[in-house]
Amino acid sequence: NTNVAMYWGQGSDQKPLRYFCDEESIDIIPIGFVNVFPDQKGANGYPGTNFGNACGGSYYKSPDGKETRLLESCPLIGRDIKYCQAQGKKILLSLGGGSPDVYLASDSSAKDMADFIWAAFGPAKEDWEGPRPFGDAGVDGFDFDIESEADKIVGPVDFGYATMVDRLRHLYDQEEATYYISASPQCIIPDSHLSDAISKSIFDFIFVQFYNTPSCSARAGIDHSYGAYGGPATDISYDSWVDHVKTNSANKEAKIYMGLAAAAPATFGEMYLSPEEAVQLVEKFQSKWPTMFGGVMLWEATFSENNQYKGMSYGKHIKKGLES
Ligand SMILES: CNC(=N)NC(=O)NC
Repeated sequence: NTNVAMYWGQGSDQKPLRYFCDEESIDIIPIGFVNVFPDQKGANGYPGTNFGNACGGSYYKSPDGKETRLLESCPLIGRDIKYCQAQGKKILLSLGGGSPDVYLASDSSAKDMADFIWAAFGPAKEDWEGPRPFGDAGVDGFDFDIESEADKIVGPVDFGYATMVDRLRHLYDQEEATYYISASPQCIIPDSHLSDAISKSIFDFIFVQFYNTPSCSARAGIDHSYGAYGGPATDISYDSWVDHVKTNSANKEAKIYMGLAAAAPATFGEMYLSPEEAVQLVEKFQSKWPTMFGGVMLWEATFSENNQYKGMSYGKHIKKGLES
């Protein structure tokens, strides 16, 4: 319960993934993002990806010649995934990330998307003839960072994600190796996009974003007037998330991570916590919920790297605090 999960892939002028895998203070790296879902405009039935400066080049063309928004080949990311896994780190591919092109139109498209991302990004299989953007590198699982939905959506904003997670679990069950599924909800309960899936399907990790909504933020855990706007005292909603997982989730042992911004520019207002403030909150909840506390999630690798303090990155300070 001392893991640091740090997102990578959307940093401005970011260093390659392998740079962060030399950091022993990072245990799990969700890579962002699959930012286009198959039913969206211009997707032509395929998921689409964006990894910032880490992958450019051509988009995959479907067998019937249609352009998709799926980056066809990201060999450096593939190389670095293998490097990271050799250092014992888990690499997850993150879906969504606040993109406006995220929406599942039907249960069958939810299942089809699960099948596709598994075949394209999971363990390499002999009989797969479709795209393998990371080559023969296979991710250790998928992260559901669903924060938005397409404007054309007609159904509920949480539709399809439980189906997709169940389908991934079905595929995982056929493997010897262990694969993971995480969710990255906002701190308000219930999370509009993910609580349905969390209640019905098995997630291993819940990376709660305690840096987007003032009233349930980590800052409110330090200053109980933050986000109150004249109303009742505020607080970080970590305890409520423990209760929510214990009473409303399909996996009552899911590990709950304290999601923090890794630098002030990674968030807004007073949301950013200094390393000292962050460690103070970590120690409180790590000792209060020793079996549920999974560690800290940080948004985002480049922000952490650029936030050097007393000779160490923010992420390193957090890792030391987790181990103290
Ligand atoms: C602006 N979007 C985000 N900050 N997203 C996340 O922090 N995802 C984990």
